[in-house]
Amino acid sequence: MALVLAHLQEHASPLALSLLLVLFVIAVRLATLRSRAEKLLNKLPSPPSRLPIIGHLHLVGALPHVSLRNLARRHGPDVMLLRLGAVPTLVVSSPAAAKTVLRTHDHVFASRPHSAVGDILFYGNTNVAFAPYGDYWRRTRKIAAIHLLTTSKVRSFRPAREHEVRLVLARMRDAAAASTAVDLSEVLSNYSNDVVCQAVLGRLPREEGRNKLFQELFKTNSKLLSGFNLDDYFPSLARLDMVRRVVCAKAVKQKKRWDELLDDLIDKHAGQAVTEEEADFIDVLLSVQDEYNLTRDNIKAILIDMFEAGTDTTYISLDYAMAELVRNPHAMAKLQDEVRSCKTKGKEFVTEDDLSGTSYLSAVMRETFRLHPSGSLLLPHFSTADCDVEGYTIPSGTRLLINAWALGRDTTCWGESAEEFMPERFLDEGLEAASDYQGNDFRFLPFGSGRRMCPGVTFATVTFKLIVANLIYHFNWELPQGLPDVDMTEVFGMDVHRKEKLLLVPRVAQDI
Ligand code: HEM
Repeated sequence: MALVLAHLQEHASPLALSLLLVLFVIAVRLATLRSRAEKLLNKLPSPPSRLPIIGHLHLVGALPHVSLRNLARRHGPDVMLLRLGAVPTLVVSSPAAAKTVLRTHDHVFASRPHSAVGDILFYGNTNVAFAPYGDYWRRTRKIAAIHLLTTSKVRSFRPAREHEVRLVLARMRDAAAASTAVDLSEVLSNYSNDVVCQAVLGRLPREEGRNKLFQELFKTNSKLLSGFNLDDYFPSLARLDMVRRVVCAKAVKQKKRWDELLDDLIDKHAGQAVTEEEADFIDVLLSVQDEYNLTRDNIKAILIDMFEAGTDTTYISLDYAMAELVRNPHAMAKLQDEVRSCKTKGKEFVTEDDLSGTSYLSAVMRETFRLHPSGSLLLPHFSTADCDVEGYTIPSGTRLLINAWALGRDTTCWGESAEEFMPERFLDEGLEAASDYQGNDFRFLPFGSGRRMCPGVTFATVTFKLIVANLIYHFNWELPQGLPDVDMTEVFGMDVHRKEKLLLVPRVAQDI
């Protein structure tokens, strides 16, 4: 070292020497901070079987929400540290710890970890869901919350929702007349997508093949962003140009497809004079573009969020609800009784007004969210300062996963029947009945809680209730002959969903 310094003193210019000194001080400072963070992290409970380089990645199976729950039971029921590749990840699995990170330290954990794939797909992570916490995120979230997702805005989409439900019912009647099974997964996915499309681009005529195109785009996005990717857990590797090119090649191709679709949609809206009532979300985004200082790419990123966050989550919840109702005839019968007695006489359709007193329908929806939260691990959060959680200091720069799926099935919170579909638990007197999904009950976080909580709760819940009520009102549902039960095998991606299609035979209800 002394020799090197002497050599440098002799041959390097004073400017070069000063620069080297600054770099040296920065390197020492970074190493000190890192070793301090390491010391703090090492105090956290963590599974012992950590391997070189990959850390605990080998313990995360095909269904991460399940393997993380099982690991937490053994190694850290409240909080547990996993080394996922090079990234320390705090896993929260109890309501108390969830409350600490999402309420007490909400502002500390309100950011998102950087995603290399998201960087490509979402135009530099400028969508709402992946944007780091800060001014840009605040602005874009405000646009979505004020212009698309307020209660009054959601109410204004009511005719569009009812129109979509009628289309579904017509298709079900045809299937019932022919006594054929329908692929209800596909029907519900198209319905959820069409309801979102009505709000986002409702002014444009519906194009043939639109649902299929969106489904393909969502499927590939989900695969690319599933949260347990090489680039997420070896960020310095992902920064290397060669690795980046290989890992991100698919994302680049996918982004081109999104570009084609979104540019076309935006072009069809640009420069058109529309009244406030006629304006859809794309019109609104274009009209506030200057005020909110948005580029065209920012607009595209926000649009992907609305299409994707709004469609898949809702469809997955609907698919699980119908699957659980068919598997639980007692719950199905109770819901049919309720819905069939609520409809205004003389009308052929259950409207949103009819649904105000339908407590069992609300209970079915909550029970579906509890057992099958489509965002089983929410979206990853990221800390921007040190803070104390359950007696441990969590250093700034820690990735956080909250296992909402595990919370919903915790027997200490939900009793021995935690794994059963039992909507009645939300009707009984007591804690469960009082429980809501608005982020205040930390045993039950299907939409998350705090600053990053889902802004689409109202949109999603009215979309959910209207279609379920009508499907249950008009039809009785059967499994196709020879199929003994609904296959509940799950697949993990951006969202957790059932692997197999939900095939059911609708029979027109005669006794209503
Ligand atoms: C049943 C349906 C839905 C479920 C279960 C759901 C669930 C979630 C969850 C778990 C998060 C992450 C929360 C966190 O990271 O802590 C989220 C975020 C988000 N959701 Fe939803 N969601 C649904 C419907 C919708 C709809 C209909 C929209 C819009 C049309 C929407 C837009 C968003 C956006 C923009 C975010 C990102 C929020 C942010 O990072 O600030 N969601 N959602």
